[in-house]
Amino acid sequence: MPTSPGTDAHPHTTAPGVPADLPWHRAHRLAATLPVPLPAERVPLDRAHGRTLAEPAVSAALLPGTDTAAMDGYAIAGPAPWRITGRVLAGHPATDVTAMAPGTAVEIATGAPVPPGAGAVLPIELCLVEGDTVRPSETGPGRTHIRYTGEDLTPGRLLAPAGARVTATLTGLAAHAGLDELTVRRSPRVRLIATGDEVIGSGVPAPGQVRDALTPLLTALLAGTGATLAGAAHVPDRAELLAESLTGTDWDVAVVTGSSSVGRADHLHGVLTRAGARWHVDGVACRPGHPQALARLGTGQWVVGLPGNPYAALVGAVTLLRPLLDALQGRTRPAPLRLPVAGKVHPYDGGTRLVPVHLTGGHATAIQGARPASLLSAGTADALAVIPADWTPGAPADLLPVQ
Ligand SMILES: Nc1nc2c(c(=O)[nH]1)N[C@H]1C(S)=C(S)[C@@H](COP(=O)(O)OP(=O)(O)OC[C@H]3O[C@@H](n4cnc5c(N)ncnc54)[C@H](O)[C@@H]3O)O[C@H]1N2
Ligand code: MOO
Repeated sequence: MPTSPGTDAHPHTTAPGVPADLPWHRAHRLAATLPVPLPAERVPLDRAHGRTLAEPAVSAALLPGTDTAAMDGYAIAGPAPWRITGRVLAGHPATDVTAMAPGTAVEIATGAPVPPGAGAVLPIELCLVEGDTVRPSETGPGRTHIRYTGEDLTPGRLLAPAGARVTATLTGLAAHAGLDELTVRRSPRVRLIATGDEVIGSGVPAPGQVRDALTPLLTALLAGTGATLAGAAHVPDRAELLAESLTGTDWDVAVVTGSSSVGRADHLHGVLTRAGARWHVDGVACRPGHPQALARLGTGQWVVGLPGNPYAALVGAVTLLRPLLDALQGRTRPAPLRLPVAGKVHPYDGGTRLVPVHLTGGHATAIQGARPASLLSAGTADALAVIPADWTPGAPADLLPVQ
């Protein structure tokens, strides 16, 4: 942001040894490939959701552990009619039933162990029961309605490989397979640092003020990444305060917003360079969001610089922050969804344009009117389309989710 003229030196220094305005794909790939994954830890299942497997998840259970009824009805042995000799319910021992003799039936519940000797389970809807005898209401071969021992899982069977995200489904599968813990990567601890004398944290901004849109936006984005919020600070436009906010060891990634450009109050370059940080990205050839930065401190901690303009910051978050967090967790990144993009889009001659889109019916539709300083167009977007300079109307583009 602009500040009043002063005699102090201009704070901007370009990052040593890093080309300005790296091509978008190169910057995106660097963030995805530079980090070494964080250490692994064992966590209980109820804390594993959203994390990334550091080791394959492997079944501990044989499922089913015994031949099991798939329907409520009668377990039958030999040809009809069958004399009913007992009952077996799920979770209870069979009453009066050991091995079944031909010509007998046992009433059985879904999930109960099928007694030895049974050839099938006849669903109750297909049973004609008279007194202690049961016979089928339909003739002809049907399914056995038995889930056979081990047909679902055997001990040692791979459930998901290292690098997989622990989804709700995988959490259920792991529990089904007898696991109480999973080995996952430590969650990256992310500190958010919103800079700017004009930035306020709540309420309606007065003229000259701006409400901090980025701390809430980034906090919400982090929720789906497996990362943990390690504090959110608002720092005025003073280099020494920004430098101080980048100390401490309780974070792995600091995201600094509103300090990445070349203005007098944009202190990130100077602070990082004075701290001896190693620069990896200093500007990306994309619109919006070109003033993005990625650097690593001597401690191994990462610093991501995002533009203050909110839509530009969102672009930076999907370009650098998200792949960085994936890489720190050793997460396998699927190839991005790629669909034709409908609607008016103006490619950026100098590189890549990122356009908010709605996803419907197998294609993406560009949302019109996106501007760097406004989240209005992106507010309902499903994804950002990565539009190359040579894109032609209706051609496919990679889509990066933003919900
Ligand atoms: N001479 C140049 N000036 C600028 C350039 C350039 O290349 N040369 N790039 C422009 C672009 S593009 C962007 S984007 C901005 C990025 O600047 P900063 O990251 O240093 O951010 P500020 O200047 O502090 O703020 C820009 C804008 O965003 C508002 N802002 C800041 N923080 C927040 C927040 N947390 N929530 C909502 N809005 C925020 C701030 O008030 C400004 O209006 O630089 C251009 N200038
Ligand atoms: O990154 Mo800037 O937002 O293009 O104005």
